[in-house]
Amino acid sequence: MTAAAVTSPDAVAPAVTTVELPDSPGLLGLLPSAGALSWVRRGEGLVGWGEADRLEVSGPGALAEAAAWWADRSAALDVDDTVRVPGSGPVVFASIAFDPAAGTSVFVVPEVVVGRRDGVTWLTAAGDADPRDLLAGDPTPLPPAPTRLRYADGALDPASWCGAVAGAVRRIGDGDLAKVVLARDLLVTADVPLDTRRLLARLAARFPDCWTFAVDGLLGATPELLLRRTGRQLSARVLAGTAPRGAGADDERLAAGLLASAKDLSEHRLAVDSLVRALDPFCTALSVPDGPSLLTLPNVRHLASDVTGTQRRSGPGGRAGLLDLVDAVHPTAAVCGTPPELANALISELEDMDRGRYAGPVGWLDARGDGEFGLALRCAQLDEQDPRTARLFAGCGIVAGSVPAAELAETQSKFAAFQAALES
Ligand SMILES: C=C(O[C@H]1C=CC=C(C(=O)O)[C@@H]1O)C(=O)O
Repeated sequence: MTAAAVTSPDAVAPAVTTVELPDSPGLLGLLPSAGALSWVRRGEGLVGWGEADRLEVSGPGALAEAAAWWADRSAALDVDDTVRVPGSGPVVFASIAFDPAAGTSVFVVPEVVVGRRDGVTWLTAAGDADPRDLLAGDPTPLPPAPTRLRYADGALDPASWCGAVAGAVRRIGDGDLAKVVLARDLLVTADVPLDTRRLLARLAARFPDCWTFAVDGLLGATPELLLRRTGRQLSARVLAGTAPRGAGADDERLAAGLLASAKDLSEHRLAVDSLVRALDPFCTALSVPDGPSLLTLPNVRHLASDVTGTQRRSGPGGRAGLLDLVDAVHPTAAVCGTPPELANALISELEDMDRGRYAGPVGWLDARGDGEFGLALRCAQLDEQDPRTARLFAGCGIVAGSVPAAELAETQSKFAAFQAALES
């Protein structure tokens, strides 16, 4: 399949201005009801709205095409940026398909971006308007919260999904592969339209340690950082291996059990190894912890490894940009498996659904090449046609020894992240 792009070249604004803001409005509170763009953690990050430019792309070479598009577009802008930190000046938000060759990846350049980093807040505006005039906020009142939510099975009912997990465990036992990540979807219909602003605010309040993201109707709070690039410094937070939360002493027992679980440790190791293998050729140095630590969230606990590296001045294909690096590392074994080709084929065979942009890279990129991409997990795709409905996703790493009922329970704990935002 060849790459297909839908662009609106005439919409590119010639001027982009960034100014520092004297006060610190809550970022998510600035978002309008439609077209919200977000990448926020602990009150810092970026929000955006309006559309100065857009690229939709799929096919082999999709990310290389997107990188060339952003390089062209950002180079053509007349930029006045007095803040000059990662995320100031021109920015593009991106949500990349799990399989960029088959699915559609979306890149949106907002008309307005408000960012905060280390306590400094700025506003970037495309066009000639005075940036300060663009902060009026959305006068549309929040609609009432849903009072009724109806859930329905997605592609597979729970019993069929457990059958798929059992099938994967058999294939792993046959020696075909070491790990595969299997996901399922859940459909929700509310009695009123779902409001992005309310959902993002609730996700951010409940999951301050996660990145609350929204791009083109895909929103969630992800705990996993695929890759951050600041100058030549690279960092990632690899997650794989999960335990449920318990109460009191039971919670401590579950945490200790996760750190000692051979099954979860091997699942985690495969995810770390896949990132390191892909990143190593691009780096002069990579630092990988000896073993994982625990990341504790309200709904689950994960094994986590923070990996850091320094990018080579020149490497494979010259000086790689962030999208080249994302292309090289995705999909890691946190969302696909080992070896990736066999795992990908098994995912297509067993899941019976199109992942779309779930488990794909999501984040932002600026004109200097700095940016952050997480993996789109603990998320839902809002339905464009019917704003009362959404599709939630959750997946689990399957290795030798995985028990289908326990994996099903793990997906339920992961769904609970978005369900809490819908239900509270
Ligand atoms: C694929 C998902 O989680 C991944 C990230 C953290 C832990 C995982 C696990 O323990 O299976 C998964 O690899 C998901 O949340 O949908």
